[in-house]
Amino acid sequence: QRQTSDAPFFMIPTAPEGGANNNSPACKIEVPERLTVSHGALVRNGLTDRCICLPVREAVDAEILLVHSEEYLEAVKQTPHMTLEDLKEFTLQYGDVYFHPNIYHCAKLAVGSALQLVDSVLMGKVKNGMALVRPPGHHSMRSAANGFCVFNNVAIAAQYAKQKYGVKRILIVDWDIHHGQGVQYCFEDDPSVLYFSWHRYEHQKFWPNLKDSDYDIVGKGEGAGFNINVPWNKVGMENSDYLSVFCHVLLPIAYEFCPDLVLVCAGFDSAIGDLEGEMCATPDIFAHLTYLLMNLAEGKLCAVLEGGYNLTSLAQSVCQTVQTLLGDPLPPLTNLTGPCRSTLESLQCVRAAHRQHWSCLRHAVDLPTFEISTIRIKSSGEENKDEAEVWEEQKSPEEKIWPEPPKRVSPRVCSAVVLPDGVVCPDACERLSSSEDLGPHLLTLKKDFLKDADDSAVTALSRVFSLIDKMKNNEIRNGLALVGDAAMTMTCVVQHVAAEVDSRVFLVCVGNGNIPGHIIEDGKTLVVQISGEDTEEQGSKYYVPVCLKKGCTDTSGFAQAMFSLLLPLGYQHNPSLVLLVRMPGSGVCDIMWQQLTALLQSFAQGHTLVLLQEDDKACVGPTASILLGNPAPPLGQLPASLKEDAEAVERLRSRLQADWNLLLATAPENG
Ligand SMILES: CC(O)(O)NCCCCNCCCN
Ligand SMILES: [Zn+2]
Repeated sequence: QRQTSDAPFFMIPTAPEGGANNNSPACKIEVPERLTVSHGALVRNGLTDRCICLPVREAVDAEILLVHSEEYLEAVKQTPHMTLEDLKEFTLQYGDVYFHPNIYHCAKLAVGSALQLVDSVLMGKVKNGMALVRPPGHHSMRSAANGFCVFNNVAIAAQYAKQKYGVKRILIVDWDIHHGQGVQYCFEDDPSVLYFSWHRYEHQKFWPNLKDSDYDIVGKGEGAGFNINVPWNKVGMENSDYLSVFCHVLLPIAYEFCPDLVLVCAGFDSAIGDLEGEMCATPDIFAHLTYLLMNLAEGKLCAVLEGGYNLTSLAQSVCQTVQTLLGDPLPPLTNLTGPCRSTLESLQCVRAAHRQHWSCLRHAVDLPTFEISTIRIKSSGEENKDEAEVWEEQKSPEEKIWPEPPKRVSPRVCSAVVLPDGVVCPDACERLSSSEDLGPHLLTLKKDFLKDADDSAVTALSRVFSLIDKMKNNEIRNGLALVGDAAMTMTCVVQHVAAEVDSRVFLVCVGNGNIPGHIIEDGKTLVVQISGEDTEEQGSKYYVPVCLKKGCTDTSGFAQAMFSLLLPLGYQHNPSLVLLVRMPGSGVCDIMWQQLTALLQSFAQGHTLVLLQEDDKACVGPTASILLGNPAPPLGQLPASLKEDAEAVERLRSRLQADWNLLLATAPENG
């Protein structure tokens, strides 16, 4: 209740596994403690108090039959009455799944919980939420249980949302480390459901060893292009690898698709410490992955737990996800060393496979369709299976350690504003009082910055400096200033901040206007300027001029620059302050501006200072709404960007990627 975004979640009574008599094949890793430690961590971090806890219910037959066959449902219905012998017999017909007399009840509760969450979000009772459920769902198929899954919780939730609410387009993001083949099969010919999954694959050597999990499986018939598989052919993937897939594959396509609802198969076995995944991404990455999806579908996001078997990283990852759903500032992601070669191969192959289906990829640099070193096992016969099994047995993962995710403290004030006297302060914003002592800055301002400026400019600038001080002390999260001269204010702000020791500014300048040279050469300020001016030749490592043929009015070109340039650069620069400047006459549309303002809050723990020129007074409200944590409205389904714009962005990326390797999306030619 106390949060603008209530993020509910549920608990379901956990089935006591067949531990009773130890000859029952109880699963060793999909254990009840997964939910108790996750819930315990949410309580310990004060997050349950900030959520509303929705009631759970059992799914009814009709809901389960949205995905599963009658015969399968009938068969599962028998399991509560089976002896342990019968249960073992029953289990053998499926792969890697364990049946317990109580699992049918729990599986119905897991589906019912996911549907309760979908109801609450689509009826507008809550903004978003997370369902902590067991058993998981994304492997279960129309007539088969698989991989600890009985009913496909998320696939049923998607069909339910379409049937009951007429939702047109649903994005399912599956960040579990296993391929949710059950979801893929359910929607492979359905263009209204875009399924994205990354998964440990190792050239088909990893479970479930399916050729269907590879990057070239893009969906069928009407559904071609609406199934995205990103195979991880190596273990040890890190935060950089995950972010580069979001920036260069998922986000551009997701924004082009423009979903009305986002469902997440939130499996956390893709986090460090999990012996199934053997990856090295840290729990705080899920804070960012969640946030990057929250400006789609106007924030309507339902996360449903899938896997995650290291109880420590699972609990931390769940807390990181829920904290982001609650609107808390994002933690800084440090030492992003860029994607590894194997990731670049996968990126390149996925983008090549989907080029014909998505206009955001159409002009991507000619992706050579080189044969990646895929030693594909022929359709896995038994002998190959043994080979795969043997392969898995060989690994002996060493114990991983990682730092506790940093605390994410919300400042007392979210948004503070500096406005000329006549301009109304937007609701929920705090106006920097005019009595604000101008003392400390006034003298330096007069001397250093504004020799001949009039007093009102000096006063405004001193208040802007006060906003920055308050952000530095984390008294406020972000700030907005309506000033007489945005360009001059921008220059003074950068100089003022760059003078501090460990400050790094990410300056995003929208619209024409020249950026003074000295700003760029300080090595602490990274400038991205998106405009219609052709200033390409002036580019340098720290100055990235994006020139759009039709200027900032071109939403597609702007969006492309945002994902494939601005996001990777911002993550790698890891600024302490984001300065977003809207130059007069930029032509950028309000929704694009709002999307940009929202995305930039991924950096600097949300410390964004927005500068608007006085005659852009009409932008104060829409900008403040985003700074306060409201989701940005949808851009609509994006058409292809101009070929010359896409090529210009590609030229920029290839010029810059030596210095900023998060920009990379293709494997270098050489060996
Ligand atoms: C929900 C989930 O995606 O985490 N389920 C993972 C199931 C993993 C099964 N492993 C079988 C290994 C056989 N040697
Ligand atoms: Zn998994």
